[in-house]
Amino acid sequence: MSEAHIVVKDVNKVFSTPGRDVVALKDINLEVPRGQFVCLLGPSGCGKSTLLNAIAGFALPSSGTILADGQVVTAPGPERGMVFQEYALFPWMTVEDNVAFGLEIKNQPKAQIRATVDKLLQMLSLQDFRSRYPKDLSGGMRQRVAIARVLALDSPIMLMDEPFGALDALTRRNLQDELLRLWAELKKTIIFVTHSIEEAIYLADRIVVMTYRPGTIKKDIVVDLPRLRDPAAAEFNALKRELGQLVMEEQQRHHNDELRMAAVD
Ligand SMILES: Nc1ncnc2c1ncn2[C@@H]1O[C@H](COP(=O)(O)OP(=O)(O)OP(=O)(O)O)[C@@H](O)[C@H]1O
Repeated sequence: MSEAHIVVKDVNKVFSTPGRDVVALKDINLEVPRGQFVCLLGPSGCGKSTLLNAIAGFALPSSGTILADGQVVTAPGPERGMVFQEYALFPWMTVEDNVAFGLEIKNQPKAQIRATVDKLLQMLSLQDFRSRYPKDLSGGMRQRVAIARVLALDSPIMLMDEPFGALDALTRRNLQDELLRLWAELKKTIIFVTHSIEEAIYLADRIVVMTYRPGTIKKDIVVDLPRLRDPAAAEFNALKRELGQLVMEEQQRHHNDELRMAAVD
């Protein structure tokens, strides 16, 4: 199918706060083809989460349109699964009940739920943890459960908001590899928010760099390095330098803005 899987057209988002309006997104236009892995990259406050939440349907734009799977986004929908940084698991449910939850509210037959849950626990190496509660799991394991829970819904689009931001480096790399494997196998369209340049280069087909206030698209870069990518490779590092420069300019604007605000107070 040639039609883009996600279309963001002329999107603006303004938050009205006492004293001033914050233009979180300004004139955002983005088309994401089916199966593409896109990272939204930028420093804190440049509108990455705002854009992701708009695509998810949690907080709609002030103006403009978003289409997912050809449908205008007006609310969250089953074709868009969301994974948050905070694992968003139900603490009173075991791992397997957390994964089964979305299927149970869809009223699927018990045997079918069981088969899907078994497959996902296997896929994410969670079989031995099925009866545990979230509090008894490491951060990495909890995030695996969160991913399994979203995969259970079989959404063709996965929206991920800094899902590995709270993990240590080794666990993070493991989960990045796992995610790349799942993405290749299940052919999902992924929009992944991060402020880590290395993470964006390691994962993405395409990196969309955003500016700080107003949030606009500063640069849209195709990453055509072969996977699995080697962060020590010269091409990886050349791209890292280029992106570093772009992100640093926005970080500086953020910093200057904070200084200005502090002076006003
Ligand atoms: N509910 C809100 N009310 C007022 N301003 C908001 C609200 N949500 C976000 N903002 C502002 O909108 C801008 C974009 O925020 P957003 O959280 O999307 O940025 P981000 O790039 O995801 O940053 P982070 O990585 O810190 O989450 C910021 O300047 C933020 O302060």
